[in-house]
Parts: sequence; C-alpha cells; structure tokens
Amino acid sequence: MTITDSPAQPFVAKWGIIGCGWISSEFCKDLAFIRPEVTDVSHAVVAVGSRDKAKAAAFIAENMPQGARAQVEGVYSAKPQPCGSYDEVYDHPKDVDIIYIGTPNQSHFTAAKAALLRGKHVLVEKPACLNAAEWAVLTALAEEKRVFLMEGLWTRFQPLTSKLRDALHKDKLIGDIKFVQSDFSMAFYNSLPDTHRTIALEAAGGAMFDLGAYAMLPALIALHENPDNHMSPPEHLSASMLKTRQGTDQSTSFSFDFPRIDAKAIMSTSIAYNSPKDQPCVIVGTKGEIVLHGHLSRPSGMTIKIIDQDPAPFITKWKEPVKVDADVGPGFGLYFEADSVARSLRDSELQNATMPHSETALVLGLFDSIRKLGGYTLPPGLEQA
Ligand SMILES: NC(=O)C1=CN([C@@H]2O[C@H](COP(=O)(O)OP(=O)(O)OC[C@H]3O[C@@H](n4cnc5c(N)ncnc54)[C@H](OP(=O)(O)O)[C@@H]3O)[C@@H](O)[C@H]2O)C=CC1
Ligand SMILES: O=C1OC[C@@H](O)[C@H](O)[C@H]1O
Repeated sequence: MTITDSPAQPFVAKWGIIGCGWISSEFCKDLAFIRPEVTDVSHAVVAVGSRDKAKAAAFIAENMPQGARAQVEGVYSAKPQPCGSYDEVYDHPKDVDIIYIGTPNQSHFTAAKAALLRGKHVLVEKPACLNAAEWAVLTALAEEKRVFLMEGLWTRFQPLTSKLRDALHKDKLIGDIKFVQSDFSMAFYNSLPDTHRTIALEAAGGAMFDLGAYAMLPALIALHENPDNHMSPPEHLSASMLKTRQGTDQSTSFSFDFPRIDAKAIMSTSIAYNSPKDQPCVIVGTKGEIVLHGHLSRPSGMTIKIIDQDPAPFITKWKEPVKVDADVGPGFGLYFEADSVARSLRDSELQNATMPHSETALVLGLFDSIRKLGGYTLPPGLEQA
C-alpha cells in the first residue's frame, strides 16, 4: 500500500468526564459505540472523575471497560483512568483536551470555570448554569483562554431536528409559521424524594431548569431562527409557576411573541405529570401543521400535515399526513452532539455553530425573567454571578 492509499485517521477528541451519574454513563456508552458511517472523528475517554475513586473505577468497568471508540479500535492506546476528585481530571497529566460536565445544575458554573481556568475545552450539560450573568462570566473566560465552550442541549444535534428545520424553513412545507404550542413534562414530583436533583431547591431543581429548554426549543427553531425573523428576540414574555413543597416549580407555563413575523409560542413544563406522548408539540403554519411525537428531548418522529384546500378560516380537508421517523440508532443518541463537538475541536472552533454561546445566553436570560415572574428564588450563594 502506498502512503496515499492508507486510510485517513479520524480526529480523536480526548475527554475527561466529571461526575459518575446517569447522564455521564449514557454519554460514555455513546462515545464507545462503533458507528461505521462516522469516519472523520472519534473519541477517547482519558480520565473519569468522581468524588469517590472507587466509584469512578466501577463506572469505567460498567460503561466502557475498553474505553471509548478510538480506544476500542486501537486508534488511541491509553485506557480511561479513574480519578478520586474533579481537580485530578482538570489537571490530568495525560492529554485530556475537553471536559464533559455531567454533575447537577448547581455545580455546573463551578466545574466549568475550574476547567476553563486550566485551559480545557468544556461541554457542560444543560442548563449550562443558573443565570445569564454566570454564563457571561464563563463565555468571557473561554474567550480569554481561547478554548471551546458549549452547553450540551443534545436535541439540537439529533437528525430529526435538522429535518424539522428543513421542513419549516428550507422547504417551507407549512407556509408562514404562526404558532407553536409545546409541553415537556415528566412526573418526578411525588414519585422521587424531594431531595432528588429534579425537585430540590439546593440542586436548582424544578421543571424549568430541568425540562424547560426542551419545551422552548421548537419555538426557537420555528420562530426565533425563522429566516424572516432575522434573529429578533422574543417579546411580551408572560409566565406563571406552581411551586413544589421545596419552592421550586412543579409546573410552569410561559409564552412569548415574535412581532416581526406575527407569531406566538405558548409553552409549558412540569415535573408533576407526563406530557401528552403523541402530541407534545404542534407547529402551525398557513399551509399546515407539524406535530412532534414522543419526548421533546428526543422526539421519536414528526407528522407533517398539509391543508388540502384554499386558505379558509375553517379547515376540513387535509392531504395524507407524512410521517418522518427519527433516525436514532442504538444507544442514547448523545453521539450526534459529541461528534459535532469533536469536529469543532478538530477545526479549532471556539463555539459550535449549532449551539453557539448566544443561544445559551438567550435561554438563560428567558429563564431569569420566567423565574422573576414566577417568584422562584434560589438559596443565597447558589448563583455565583
Ligand atoms: N442531556 C440529557 O438528556 C440529560 C441531561 N441531564 C443533566 O445532567 C446533569 C446530571 O443529571 P443526572 O446524570 O441525571 O444526575 P445524577 O444524580 O445521576 O448524577 C450527577 C453526578 O454528579 C456528581 N455530583 C457532584 N456534586 C453532586 C451533588 N452535590 N449531589 C449529587 N451529585 C453530585 C455525582 O457524581 P460523583 O459522585 O461521581 O462525583 C453524581 O453521580 C443535570 O444537570 C441534568 O440537567 C440529566 C439527564 C439527561
Ligand atoms: O435532560 C433531561 O432530560 C430528560 C430527563 O430525564 C432529565 O430529568 C433531564 O435532566
């Protein structure tokens, strides 16, 4: 074989993992998946940090005993190392280049800041931090250190999200989009103990912080990112919160308008009930509707319904609906996000175009306003900016 015949090696993202909980385990299992269709990037887990070293070792043995895909395939030789503190991962002597933060909400800012200060790239789980001011501190630090920073809102990277965007804006299948209604809710309250991270005040729990970004996402894609809206911010925000015993929100509803395109979004999120499974979100346009199915964090598909008559106030005729399945293969589906981050690192990007800093700033700013309208106050000291 000549040199030119040898297959190109993928770019390998070298991860340090912070926190050995549930979502970190799904993330690492996804990093280990061998997906032959992806040849340009791969992943290695270099170090795994827990507050308890034995837990980190057990986490590795259970979720990726051979490491991530590049380690399984021999593209990267060292195996994942367990660490008994998060600092050990940030300071890891081996070549950790990006830190994945899978700890509870209230710890995201501290963990992300610590990693950025060490000059590491960062992917931090949603919500990236507790308010827009904290995010401004992190983005300024990332810019100063010239490192990559992104909030992990994995739904943005799923193939169905691209199909939805194309159907709405490229193919304009439902005409001018006028209305979005969505609900993302999961019945944690009164099922899990009040100390659980999704409920507890000290963990910045409640529906909005846990599920609100997913409830908001279809409106941002359909309306905020609508080319005719020119990225004008939402206006006329209204919100109300029904509280848990903890003072966090069990159920929150909110709405906003996009006057530039005469469109409205009404959203809700709750930890007290489960969303309507078959129809958690409807996007309504002048020529039809798109209905999302399943969980809004990972929709199982969408149905495109086109009106079969001239525009009229009362619609009675529809074309045969078109069903589009989500192309999620085995695993959880966090690999789409991880691959995109790896491509950003390969290309020396400091932000990811699909999930730029401005997107997180917008959502956290809306969260700030929704909390103010709903009277949700975090304990003193939890917010660090
Ligand atoms: N993208 C997605 O689909 C999902 C995202 N998430 C997000 O990920 C984050 C973690 O959620 P999840 O994995 O369900 O949570 P878990 O409770 O399962 O895990 C969190 C881990 O963080 C570490 N940790 C650090 N500080 C604390 C603390 N004070 N209390 C408890 N644990 C702590 C622990 O790891 P150790 O003991 O090893 O130090 C723990 O195992 C949340 O911010 C959530 O919003 C959650 C689920 C899905
Ligand atoms: O991000 C999330 O997605 C779905 C839920 O399982 C979880 O509580 C939440 O953090």
